[in-house]
Amino acid sequence: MDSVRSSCSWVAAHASHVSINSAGIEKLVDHIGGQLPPIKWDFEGIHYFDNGPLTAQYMLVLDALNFCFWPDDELQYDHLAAGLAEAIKADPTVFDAHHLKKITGTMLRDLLQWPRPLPLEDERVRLLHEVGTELERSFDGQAANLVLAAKGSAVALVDLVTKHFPGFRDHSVYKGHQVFIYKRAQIFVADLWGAFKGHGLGEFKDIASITMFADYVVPAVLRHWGILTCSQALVKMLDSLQELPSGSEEEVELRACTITAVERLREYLAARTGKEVLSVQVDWWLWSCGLPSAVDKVPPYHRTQTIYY
Ligand SMILES: Nc1nc2c(c(CN[C@H]3C=C[C@H](O)[C@@H]3O)cn2[C@@H]2O[C@H](COP(=O)(O)O)[C@@H](O)[C@H]2O)c(=O)[nH]1
Repeated sequence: MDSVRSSCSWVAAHASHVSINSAGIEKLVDHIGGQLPPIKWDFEGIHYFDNGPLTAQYMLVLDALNFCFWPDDELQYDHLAAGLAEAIKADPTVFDAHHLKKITGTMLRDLLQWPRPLPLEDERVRLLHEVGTELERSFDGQAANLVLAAKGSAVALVDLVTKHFPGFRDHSVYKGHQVFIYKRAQIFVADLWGAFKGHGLGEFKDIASITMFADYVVPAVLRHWGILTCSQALVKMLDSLQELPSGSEEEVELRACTITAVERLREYLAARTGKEVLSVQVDWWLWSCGLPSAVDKVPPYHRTQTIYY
């Protein structure tokens, strides 16, 4: 994920609206006593797991749809993860490639038992068609074959996912430079690693390579801790829930600075503990701090309509 780290660090160095503060990083690490609180994958108990290939199929569908919940006040990631889990438990063939190719908006809504159209529903459907079509064309219909083709490398799997499925090519052009973020491709690897506890289909020798997953929750948590500071104009936009256009300087800076800040936080934690710290572990803990149930109330997250996160 060198391209993610280096392009995001370039944005952080040239940013006009967002900055990263080391004092905030130190304050947060002091607050947690220098140790990252451990967060287990599926601490919420909502995901599907059967220790086999069907789990990989579920994860690919989940992360193909893991974006933009906020336009519906009540919809959250949990509804997606739990709804898809119930659907696959009820019918293990539901995410077979040939079914994905034919899914409609109404069918998806029914699967999730969601009473109204989903945000960006037509895009969600298009992305599922893309997953079904390409799984059939290149992987005998099986997400597990895609995972096996990466031969235990997280970097190779992100590469394969972004090469085969255009919907996962999360990038922007910022001040003339291409910036790679790959949120859903990386979270797919992390979800496998977390679910299979680093074994079998979740064994990745280079799991340390992946970065955090630049969504809309973690930037708000970093703002809360004073790790990210935004210009007055941007704070006004964020706090008044004004939409940030996808690909705008402000949006790219928020995401790229979040990735770079988490890298610095990870390095600082590793130096303090003398142990390796993974970006995915930092991500999961920060993400759990941004949930509505968390103790600290974080500022509003940025509102961007996008298929990437
Ligand atoms: N950085 C980061 N972002 C994450 C996740 C996850 C879930 N990962 C699972 C992995 C382990 C745990 O057991 C989690 O269940 C979702 N999101 C993002 O959050 C947003 C949804 O927010 P809200 O509208 O409030 O539900 C949306 O952008 C979504 O893409 C994560 O881990 N890291």
